[in-house]
Amino acid sequence: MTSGIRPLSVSVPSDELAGDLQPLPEGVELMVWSMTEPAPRDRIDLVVAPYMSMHHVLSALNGVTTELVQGQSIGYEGVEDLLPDGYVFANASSVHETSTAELALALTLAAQRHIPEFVRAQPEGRWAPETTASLADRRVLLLGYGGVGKAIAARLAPFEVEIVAVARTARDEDGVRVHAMDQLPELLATADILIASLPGGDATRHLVDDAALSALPVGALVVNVGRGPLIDTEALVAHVGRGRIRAALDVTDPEPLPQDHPLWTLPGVLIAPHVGGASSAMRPRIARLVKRQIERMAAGEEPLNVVIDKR
Ligand SMILES: O=CC(=O)O
Repeated sequence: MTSGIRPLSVSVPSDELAGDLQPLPEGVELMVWSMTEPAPRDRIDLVVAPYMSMHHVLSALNGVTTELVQGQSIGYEGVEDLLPDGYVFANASSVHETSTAELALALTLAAQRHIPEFVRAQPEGRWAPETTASLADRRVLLLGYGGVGKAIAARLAPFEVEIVAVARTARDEDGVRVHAMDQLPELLATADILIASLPGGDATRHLVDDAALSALPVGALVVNVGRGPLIDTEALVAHVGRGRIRAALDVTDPEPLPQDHPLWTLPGVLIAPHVGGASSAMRPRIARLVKRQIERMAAGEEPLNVVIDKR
């Protein structure tokens, strides 16, 4: 970018992100605003919202003139209703796909190869060999084939698995057969591993319900890196409790999972506290996205990743 660009004011929610954005082009004024206190200005051209808790702070925008509100997650459930009229919101879909796919693989491998059991045996010095499940030669069903689903498929490929996917639109993509949603019951019946990466919201709520879980073969593994409500938690607890299936979850319903929730202690359940996107790759990637948005806004171009436009 050359100097002499349109002056822009930009707010970010932390000093760390402000540091990652340096150096900024001349004419860009950067301020730190966590959105939990009153706005430092009545005009901030680009507001970067905090990670994961943005819906708690959207009312802070009222009265602030802004061209773009940049979220830091892929998911933006609740934002549509809470974003005041006149505002434009972009998500960070390109930022989290790789990290979320990494965690999906980590959870899948850990659960298949019984890593949690070995971790539990270690402090006792207990040498307890056992034959574990595998990833090789298993049939993996990807529920959702968006950015995260595709990143999971790409990472699964070298493990010599059979990959099929199910999504809103049937298609062949990157050598993967993507089936339409009405095929889900049939596909579940032959899936050794189900990996869900769909977004939340009414359209996907309890897509994996008691009937879907009943369709899975005995011993199947259910992995969820999308949103907790995709799965009917009560039904999942019942099926895992009977030892029919196992689960590895980065997202749960409710979230955070209460300390006395049965999922914590059920054998065959591995839980991560919704950290799929939260790796060391995140902040530099958010900074790259914000820089691109600044360049586009300075050049008078439409921002990237706009998912809600209330202009
Ligand atoms: O859950 C994390 C995200 O939506 O990016």
